[in-house]
Amino acid sequence: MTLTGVSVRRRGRSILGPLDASLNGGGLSILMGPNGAGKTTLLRALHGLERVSTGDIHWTDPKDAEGRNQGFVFQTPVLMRRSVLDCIAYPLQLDGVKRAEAREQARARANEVGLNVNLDQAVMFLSGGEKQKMALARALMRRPRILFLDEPCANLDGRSVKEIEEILLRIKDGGTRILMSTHDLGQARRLADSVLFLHAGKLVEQAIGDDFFRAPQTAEAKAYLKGEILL
Ligand SMILES: Nc1ncnc2c1ncn2[C@@H]1O[C@H](COP(=O)(O)OP(=O)(O)OP(=O)(O)O)[C@@H](O)[C@H]1O
Repeated sequence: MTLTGVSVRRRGRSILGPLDASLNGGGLSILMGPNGAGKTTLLRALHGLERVSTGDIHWTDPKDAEGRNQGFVFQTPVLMRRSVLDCIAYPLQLDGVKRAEAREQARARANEVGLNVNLDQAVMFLSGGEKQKMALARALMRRPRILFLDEPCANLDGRSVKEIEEILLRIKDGGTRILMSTHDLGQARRLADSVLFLHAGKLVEQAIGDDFFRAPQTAEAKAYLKGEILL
């Protein structure tokens, strides 16, 4: 996809852009930048959840633009008053798949993401990390061509982070395009094929992952990677 002059304005102020970016080519792109940089807003705009005030998002393959071909894992999982299994199965039920079949597939996805809990219990009893895994399993139900993740590992312990990263790499190898925000520099280094570095709503730097970490080009990115506080 290609973004041209994309900006998002809310309450009279620009919270993102205008920005130009080419996100063609496959793989896993990491969105980085301090709090309020615009990472969530950009992911939401790409997924069609945020009204774009100016500019254009052009999808190279129109199929990618369809909501049902995209998955989104929110920073705070969206919970439903259902069992864990029915919650994961929900997207397929929306598509008209029979409940039993949807639940069977949901069980497989739960297994795939390492969600080893009683799947018949209510979602609200899950721990924070388990809820994140549940949200990932649900986002994978439609086998998305593009997967957006907004800090999916923020509440997870080391073992769960590793599990999720392994899943993401597997999904990527299966051909799914992944765009993900993270504050975890180690995770960004481990996963990034490319990096989009945002600061104050602007795309400050876009680079191949290895290049970005080895030789960041901008003062902002250099400071961020050194752990300095960007104002
Ligand atoms: N609906 C809204 N109305 C007004 N301002 C908003 C709205 N949504 C987000 N913002 C503002 O837009 C800016 C970008 O927010 P965004 O959540 O995209 O940043 P982020 O990079 O994801 O930050 P974080 O790392 O804290 O998650 C912030 O200053 C935020 O306060």
